[in-house]
Amino acid sequence: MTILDDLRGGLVISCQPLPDEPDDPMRDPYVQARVAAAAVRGGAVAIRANGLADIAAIRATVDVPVIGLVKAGSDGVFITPTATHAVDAALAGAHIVAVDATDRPRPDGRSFADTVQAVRECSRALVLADISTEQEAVAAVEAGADAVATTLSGYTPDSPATDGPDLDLLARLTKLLSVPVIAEGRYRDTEQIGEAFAAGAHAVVMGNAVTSPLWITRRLVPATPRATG
Ligand SMILES: CC(=O)N[C@H](C=O)[C@@H](O)[C@H](O)[C@H](O)COP(=O)(O)O
Repeated sequence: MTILDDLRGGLVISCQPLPDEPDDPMRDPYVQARVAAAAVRGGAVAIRANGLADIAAIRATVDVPVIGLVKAGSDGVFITPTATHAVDAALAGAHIVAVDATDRPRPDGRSFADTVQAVRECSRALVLADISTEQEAVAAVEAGADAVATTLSGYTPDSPATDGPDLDLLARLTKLLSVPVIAEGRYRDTEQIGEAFAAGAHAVVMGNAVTSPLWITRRLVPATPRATG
């Protein structure tokens, strides 16, 4: 049994302010912790969170597993890009550390395998590999990832930039891999959640469609006369 068993068959809610919006009013660890608490009350089996302060605040507030990451930079590898970021996320209280495991160069010059090792040496946290292709997923498992997520499909040059989630990659990975595969990236509704589980997902992560009033409002406003007139 690992903490990943707590996620099986459930919905994970990603509580993060918009990365490209420094003035997102939701950018506050207290606010994110309240959003996380509401998500857990609604049935979320785990919370995904970005940044050491948010990870710590959410960990202190909810009693479900916390998947922690540290976003740094915006080009290339930006989700927990270095071993130091990964260790920091684990020490801030993440039960599972989400780390970019794409095949792009990492800013600290270390490999994904090294990063996994660094987390193992400092904590009991598990490592979730955020990938964008089948090849990256296979390599991540060989390098020691405890689970894989489709998080970065659509955000790298080697993956399709679709509006919706990459269910095709998900289905291929669930057949191929021996570790849990988590569906993440542009899941918006119950139909897509059902499709992900039908494709063998261990859990589904939803973010902006649940936790970002800024993102949700911006999607709705264009349908109003005020916006089009
Ligand atoms: C690519 C990238 O940076 N993904 C990040 C991963 O942590 C978040 O910004 C995602 O938006 C979130 O986890 C899932 O949100 P949605 O369900 O809206 O795709």
